[in-house]
Amino acid sequence: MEVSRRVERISAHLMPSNPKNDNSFLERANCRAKGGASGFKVAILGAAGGIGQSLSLLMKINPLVSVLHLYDVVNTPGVTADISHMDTNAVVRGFLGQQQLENALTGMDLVIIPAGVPRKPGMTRDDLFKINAGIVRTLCEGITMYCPHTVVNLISNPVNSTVPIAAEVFKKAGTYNPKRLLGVTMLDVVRANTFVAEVLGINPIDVDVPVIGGHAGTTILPLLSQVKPACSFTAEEINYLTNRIQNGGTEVVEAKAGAGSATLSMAFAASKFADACLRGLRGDANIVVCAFVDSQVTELPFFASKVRLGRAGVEEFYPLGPLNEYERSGLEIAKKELGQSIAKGTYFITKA
Ligand SMILES: NC(=O)c1ccc[n+]([C@@H]2O[C@H](COP(=O)([O-])OP(=O)(O)OC[C@H]3O[C@@H](n4cnc5c(N)ncnc54)[C@H](O)[C@@H]3O)[C@@H](O)[C@H]2O)c1
Ligand SMILES: O=C(O)C[C@H](O)C(=O)O
Repeated sequence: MEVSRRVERISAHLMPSNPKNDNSFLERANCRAKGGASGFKVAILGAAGGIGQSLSLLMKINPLVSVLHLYDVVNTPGVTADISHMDTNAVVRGFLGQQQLENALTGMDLVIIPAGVPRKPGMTRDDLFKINAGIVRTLCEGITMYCPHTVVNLISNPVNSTVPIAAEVFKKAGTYNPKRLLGVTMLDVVRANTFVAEVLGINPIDVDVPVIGGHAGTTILPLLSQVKPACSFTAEEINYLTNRIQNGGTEVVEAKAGAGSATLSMAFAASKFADACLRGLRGDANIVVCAFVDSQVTELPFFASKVRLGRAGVEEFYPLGPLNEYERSGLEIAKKELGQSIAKGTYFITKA
């Protein structure tokens, strides 16, 4: 049973105004609201986690969302009850545990996946592979069965491997649509915009930095020669910015000192990214984001670069544009590591 319904029934029976438990008063299920009439249906898998909770809140205030499904293996009743009291349009329903995955996923237009363990100081994202690969596989198997045509936003690390895992699970089930599987690298762009704005002394809202490659260390490649508004940097500024953008995740992991990785800025980035996907699905023009997707922009099967989103998902790939010497050499380094991470993810499914 959906968690929200269960909570509603339980609270009805606990109400002091109904000592006879005779069901003679109004329950939530009898209310006139229908909900979900127009707008998109969005599910968050891992909704009770650090990213999941803030992201759930941000999606609840997104006017494009009419139904919001919150799924996790723990704590969704509390998160759902809490968020469902916000006076915005989306109807919120909670789902707890594998047996409720089918109801959580059925009918969803967009599924966002932040499920999985985060890093602690001293770990690389690849150290999370052992646990998160299996979590992503299970959730993606659910998607193949219950909402095979949905758009997927994959956040769980290591993104450079989890996206290939998802692709292989979908291929195995015959449901793979490369246009609808997107690895979320938006936090790298959000960080890059912030740090560049800081250096330039301008508002980050006015800055656009393309970040290509992948989402780990040297695979994160900011193209500082293509920053908008057009500007130039000293060699020191380029070194500082590239380093800070590539290690932004580690900066947060170390500051949190064992209490996890970026959750608040990530929820913000994921919500921006999901909103772009929904506006694309609605048919809005010129929705351009950086995303880690099935790609022919380089010789690698997956690559993060600028893409245009539309009703089909990823509808157009933009070329990388002119790179300077510093960026060309960064790209070679990035591709080497990225190729290995992609192969590791692919093999995790194909070996079975
Ligand atoms: N792509 C990015 O830019 C980016 C940024 C930050 C974090 N992350 C990654 O996101 C993931 C989550 O981070 P967090 O800080 O929210 O972690 P967290 O531990 O706070 O939350 C993870 C949630 O996933 C849930 N979960 C575990 N197994 C599950 C399953 N099988 N089905 C559904 N839910 C399940 C947990 O119960 C928990 O609530 C991590 O892998 C982290 O590395 C990615
Ligand atoms: O650094 C991490 O482990 C989390 C995330 O990938 C990030 O970039 O913040």
